[in-house]
Amino acid sequence: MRKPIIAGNWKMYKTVDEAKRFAEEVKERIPSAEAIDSVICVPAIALDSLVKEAAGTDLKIGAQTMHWEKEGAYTGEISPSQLNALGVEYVIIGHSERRAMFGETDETVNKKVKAAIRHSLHPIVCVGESIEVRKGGQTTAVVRSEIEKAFHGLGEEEASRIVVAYEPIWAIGTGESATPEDADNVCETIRNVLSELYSETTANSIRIQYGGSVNEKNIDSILAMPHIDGALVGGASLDPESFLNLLGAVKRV
Ligand SMILES: O=C[C@H](O)COP(=O)(O)O
Repeated sequence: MRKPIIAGNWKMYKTVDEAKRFAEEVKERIPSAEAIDSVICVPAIALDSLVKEAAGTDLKIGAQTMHWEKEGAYTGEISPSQLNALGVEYVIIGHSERRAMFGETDETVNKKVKAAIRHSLHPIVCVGESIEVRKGGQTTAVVRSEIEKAFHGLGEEEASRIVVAYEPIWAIGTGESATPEDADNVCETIRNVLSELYSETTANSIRIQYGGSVNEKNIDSILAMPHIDGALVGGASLDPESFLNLLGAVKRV
């Protein structure tokens, strides 16, 4: 009942020309948007070209972060209304790299989520624990707190428009993915927290992705898990054939 969503997060990779070549290569081979949401979240410099390149196809374009204000003196930032003007549909919020390196906090994540929803963007909200937290047995507490703070002040309808990405920090870019069972357990916990905050119908409508060293080899077993509705993929989304193969997993499982 929840439509799968697979999103590539290109991080700081690819020039505009390289990004355009990628889109040209994949855009006619993207599975139907009736069956899956296929998204690439690209560097800000490539957003305009890729929205144009993907127009009329089933490929959706997302940003990797944004500011919560509509406009203002915020050097280097991009606003939700600027994303609207480009025709961008998705935006990643609270990725652990931004939390660790660029001062993103639970409070700014919440402001950005609210701003994204006000501007009809689909937020992909990242949560996940560090290796120290996991070893200390605090994964549930940390993930619960991140979810509660990210969704703070949002009503049922607004909440249902959010995609959650569970990304254990220790699995990002390390080649060491969580086991499908481990990932599924945390995704189930996230859904339980959501049903404490909202109705069961709303909690069951919110899509939860897993992210962290997802690749062509492990995606089938990850997507086969009951509480995982898709993936947020870094490295393995950079190659056109690999990206298409990841999308193909939805049909295989
Ligand atoms: O947003 C994507 C994640 O950070 C995962 O990156 P990765 O697939 O390269 O481990």
